[in-house]
Amino acid sequence: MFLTNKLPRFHSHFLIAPLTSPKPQQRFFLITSTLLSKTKPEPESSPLAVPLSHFSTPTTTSAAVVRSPGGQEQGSLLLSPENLFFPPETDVSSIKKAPLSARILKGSNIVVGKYAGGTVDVVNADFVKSSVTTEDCPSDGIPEFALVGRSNVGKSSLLNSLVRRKKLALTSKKPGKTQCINHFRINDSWYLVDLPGYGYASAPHEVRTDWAKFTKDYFINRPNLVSVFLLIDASIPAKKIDLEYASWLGQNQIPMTLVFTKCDKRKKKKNGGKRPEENVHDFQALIRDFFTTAPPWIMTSSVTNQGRDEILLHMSQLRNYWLKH
Ligand SMILES: Nc1nc2c(ncn2[C@@H]2O[C@H](COP(=O)(O)OP(=O)(O)OP(=O)(O)O)[C@@H](O)[C@H]2O)c(=O)[nH]1
Ligand SMILES: [Mg+2]
Repeated sequence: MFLTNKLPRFHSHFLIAPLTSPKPQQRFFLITSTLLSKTKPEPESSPLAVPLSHFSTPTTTSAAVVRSPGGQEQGSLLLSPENLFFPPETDVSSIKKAPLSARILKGSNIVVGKYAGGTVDVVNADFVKSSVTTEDCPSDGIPEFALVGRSNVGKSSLLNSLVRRKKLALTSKKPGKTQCINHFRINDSWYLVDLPGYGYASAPHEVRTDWAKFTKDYFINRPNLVSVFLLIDASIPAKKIDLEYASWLGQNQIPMTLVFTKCDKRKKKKNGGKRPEENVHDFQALIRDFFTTAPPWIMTSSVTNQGRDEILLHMSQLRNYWLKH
């Protein structure tokens, strides 16, 4: 099947009509389908059972309640079926009729579908190369996921948490540590990509402009990019630049998962500071109008490894679907 055929399902949560920039999607998917027919690797093995501890199940017939790792309910994150993310080929109507039947990844709105499984965990991870242009990136066509977000949001730390290595990707308290497109091969079959951060206020104007050009070119012209993971700091209120990025990805129909980072920073700050789940809730409200249906989102911490297994399972279902089509 051509990728263009699966677009309406895979991208169903994105805006239908772009508001501003020209829509590059046509080109993106034409390139994708051409390359796919040449280089598409074999799908991973059929789904395996995944430990139940990764899931929450809806506790009422009308809404799912997201639970914190400690088990207490986070009342502000009530999820109605309309706010859930259904992976491609999920029987949405049966879940809407019987929400209790849905398996939802903990701390997220992501329903587990039939493509979840295979080799979910990271068995090996190797740094492959740093690239400065999209053309320089590895050309073997295996599926990849890109981590993007503001400088210092925790992209490199999340990558290290996912691969269970402390220093595979270099991290720093100072923003601007990662400067290239860094490819890490996972289990010899897919890539995690660490990108430079945006919104680094002290960077010179031309560096900031170059960043936008360089990464946006990568998003649009990378045929094996399965999904962008847009990282948002859940310990602070929503930032305009993050909302703009979410909107840009939506307008350009680039598949996106929102990853809320630093959810371990739970102390309520003075002067009206909010808890992570309140910031997550507020962010959802602010982006609601950018999308026709809810994009997937997940709460994480690279300190406690909250969300690690759940992200890997989510990636497995996106990857397995991508490989099959
Ligand atoms: N408390 C807490 N701190 C975190 C978390 N993730 C990252 N940090 C800290 O945030 C800082 C920035 O982390 P990085 O992973 O280097 O951030 P980055 O997004 O890769 O930054 P750039 O490469 O500069 O764009 C470091 O001091 C990390 O220790 C988290 O989940 N919780
Ligand atoms: Mg980094």
